[in-house]
Amino acid sequence: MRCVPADFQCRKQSFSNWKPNYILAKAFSFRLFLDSAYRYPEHDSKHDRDCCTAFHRLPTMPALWVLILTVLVWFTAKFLVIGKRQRGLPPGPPTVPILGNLHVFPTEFAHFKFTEWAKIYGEIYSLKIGPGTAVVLSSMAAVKELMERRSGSTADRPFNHMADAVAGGLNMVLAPYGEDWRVLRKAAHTILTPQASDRHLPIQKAEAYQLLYDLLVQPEGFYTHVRRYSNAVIMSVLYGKRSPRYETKEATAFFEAQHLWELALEPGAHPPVDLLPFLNYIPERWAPWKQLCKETRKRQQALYFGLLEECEARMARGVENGCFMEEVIQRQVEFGLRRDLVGYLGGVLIEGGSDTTSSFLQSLILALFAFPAVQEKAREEIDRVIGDHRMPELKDFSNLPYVRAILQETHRFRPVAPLAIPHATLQDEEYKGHLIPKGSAIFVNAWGIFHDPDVFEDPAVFNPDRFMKSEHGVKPGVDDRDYRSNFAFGSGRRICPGIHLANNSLVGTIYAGFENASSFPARRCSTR
Ligand code: HEM
Repeated sequence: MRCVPADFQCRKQSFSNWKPNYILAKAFSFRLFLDSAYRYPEHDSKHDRDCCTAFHRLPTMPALWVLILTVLVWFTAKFLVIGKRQRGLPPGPPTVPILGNLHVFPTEFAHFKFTEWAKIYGEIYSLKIGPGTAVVLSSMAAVKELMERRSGSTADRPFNHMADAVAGGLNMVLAPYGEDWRVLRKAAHTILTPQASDRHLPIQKAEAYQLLYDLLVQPEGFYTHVRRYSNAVIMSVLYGKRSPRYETKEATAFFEAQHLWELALEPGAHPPVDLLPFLNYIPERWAPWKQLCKETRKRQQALYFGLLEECEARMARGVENGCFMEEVIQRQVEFGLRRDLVGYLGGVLIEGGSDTTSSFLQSLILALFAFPAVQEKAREEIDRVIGDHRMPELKDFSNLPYVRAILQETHRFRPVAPLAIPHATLQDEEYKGHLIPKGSAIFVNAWGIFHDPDVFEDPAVFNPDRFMKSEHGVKPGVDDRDYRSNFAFGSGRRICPGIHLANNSLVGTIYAGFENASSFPARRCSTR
């Protein structure tokens, strides 16, 4: 007899009196079928007989129907539970099976929707993203308790497939709370202390003067001038290499890589690989998101490691310039950094320091334009305290309370990161009777907190005077013990390590805004 799998013989025999339990038996004994078909090429009639006898020994039809139904019900129940809000979770918008709240999850300006939901569901609510859970905090009390007091268990970041495909966990901002993150963070802290940051003030001052000049000469280009400024500061501080123009080679390479990085991280712009991991098996030529990740990774690495190599070569020639990265390279062993981590540390600090500072300054300029009375009052204060015979210095800052209030109000009015960067929980947590399961993403709704009308008078108005009246700008009678002035820089163990450098940069340029905001053409300005 030709080699025909024994089960096939059985199937042929039973086709005439076909029974559904035969198919089920095949489904359950699929492995057996493969074994019998391929492990034993020669099948004799004895094997056929054995097989058929075994087949007839299977449970009778009613029992199998019960089994089928039970299995189907079990699978359906398991499947439909995906996306459902489990008992004990904080409340939230109604869910649909499988997706949870994914279908209503905002893909842009998420902070507006999150704040709308906060008005309905309160200071803590949950969103179901398929099987995963996200929790949104919209009060300082919740932030203080969960992000600060329990920072040890809320210091993780949610896994993001796209980020992982681009940076493989080496990007400190998005890295999980593990050993690589720890050594990166320690190195960043050591080199970004207030004293170390102050050493770089002359760079910030010189770049601020160029910014002033650029704004005077070409006010309509304020967007690129401000971006150049923040990039030039961070590049000089990190690598001792400034960006004199927006089109400088490294600045252009950074802005292009950053654009791709933003596209890669854009929520909802790519198939949900985190939710449906099998999408990962689609070959690259049919998966544009994979091509995007590859290109972003290539460009980031070319820039980060190119700059690192230049720095190393300069040090080898004995021509150090005192930049941050030289210190990192010298103390690499002490910090416990591998070379790939050194390269990524520099890159992440360019990312962290460039667009955050420039977004803040763009908001400041637009706010000064939209609220000219504020600008006038600030100019009056500067003229009174400094006069018109010299440029303002950082040391003047303590004598300029209204200018200081403007910085605080800009953080409140248009926070650079209105939802911060999501954290994730490392263990189950409980808050006011609500369960926050291990692995949940936690969004701090900074926008909602800063725009809460119960806390801030007319929150949609740019009014620095509120910070002249109370330390945190809150309405009279509001308990502000849970507030802190660096809240716009995040919270807990992941709080921004670049605060001091950032503050020096912002103070250095704030004067530029007063000098120039009145000359910007109105049509270019929007405060949204
Ligand atoms: C106006 C300026 C800036 C603002 C408003 C800002 C804001 C933030 C915020 C909200 C976070 C997330 C914190 C959290 O997860 O709770 C963050 C993280 C971070 N920032 Fe900044 N930042 C600024 C400037 C800078 C600068 C100048 C640098 C670098 C020199 C920097 C480097 C970083 C890094 C590396 C992280 C990730 C920290 C971690 O995950 O451990 N930032 N920043």
